[in-house]
Amino acid sequence: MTKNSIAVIGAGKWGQALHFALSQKQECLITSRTKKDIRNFVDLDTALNCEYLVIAIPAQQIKQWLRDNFVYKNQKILVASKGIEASSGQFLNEIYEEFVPSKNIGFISGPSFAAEVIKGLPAAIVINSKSKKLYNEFEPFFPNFLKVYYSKDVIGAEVSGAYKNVLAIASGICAGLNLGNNARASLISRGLVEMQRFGKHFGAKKSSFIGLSGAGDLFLTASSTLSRNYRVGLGLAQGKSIEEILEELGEVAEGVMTAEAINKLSQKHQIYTPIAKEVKLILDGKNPLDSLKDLLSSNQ
Ligand SMILES: NC(=O)C1=CN([C@@H]2O[C@H](COP(=O)(O)OP(=O)(O)OC[C@H]3O[C@@H](n4cnc5c(N)ncnc54)[C@H](O)[C@@H]3O)[C@@H](O)[C@H]2O)C=CC1
Ligand SMILES: O=C(CO)COP(=O)(O)O
Repeated sequence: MTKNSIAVIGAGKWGQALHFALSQKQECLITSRTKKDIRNFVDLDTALNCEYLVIAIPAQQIKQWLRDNFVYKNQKILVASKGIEASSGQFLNEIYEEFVPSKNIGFISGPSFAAEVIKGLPAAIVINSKSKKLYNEFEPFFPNFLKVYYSKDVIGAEVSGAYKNVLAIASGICAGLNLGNNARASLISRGLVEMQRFGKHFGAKKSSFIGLSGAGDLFLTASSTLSRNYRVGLGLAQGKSIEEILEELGEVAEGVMTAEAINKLSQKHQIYTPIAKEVKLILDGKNPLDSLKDLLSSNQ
């Protein structure tokens, strides 16, 4: 293993933005399934030899990717994905912990559109890890335009990052249906309560939901067309099928599969999650206007 070296795995939008950010102070390698014309692009074996890895592949693919490709050599890992595995309902920290000890795993959270990070625009993010030492080791790699906070609430960050994508879909639907600013603000703030309730069940701290990881990322994603998930919502409001929307998008929208994961977990653990439930029903074909009326009417 090459000491003090860092690599990004996954060269999609977020992987490339993180590679740009992490290349400001030192050399940062990058790799992905298909070769790309990016500075310091290397093969997977070279990347896996780095002491520090930032992994930015979609949540639904991570378990299989780890099984097929990952070789643990005491690397320290930052997970950049935001989602919950739909097939199992497993959180990403549970999946990673099958391959890497928890002291060597951290999660990036907070409001951070790749399109802005890659322009060097300022943002504040959080590294969430059971180990403060891991944060202390990763933090100096980040450029001055990113302020990096520490939290040990891994599950709080994970639930926030994943749940806000589902709420961004709901918010996009609300906006696409022209239901007004009041309705959308109501939906977002009830969504914040809903994701906090869900997270609490799994041991998340309340403070994570009112900080950068929760409210910060939710307000960002649920109010901007830069968000893929929000754009999925706009498409659903126009009556497009989810297949058509994802085809047009050409990038991952984690909220789609995460809505399924949340519904599975809510049913199993008897958690009240009405917005995630309606998003899943819309994805399965329910009329979006009926759904939003059901959600926002006083009979609910
Ligand atoms: N784009 C953004 O602004 C942000 C994205 N994220 C999260 O980062 C993750 C990745 O998102 P993006 O890079 O934006 O998506 P993207 O759709 O732009 O790229 C996904 C990347 O994953 C790779 N990939 C897909 N399946 C794979 C597999 N089976 N094995 C290996 N690699 C595979 C693709 O080749 C591609 O390079 C998602 O979980 C997303 O929620 C988090 C913060 C910001
Ligand atoms: O997580 C994000 C910003 O923090 C990106 O959101 P989208 O995946 O909806 O584009």
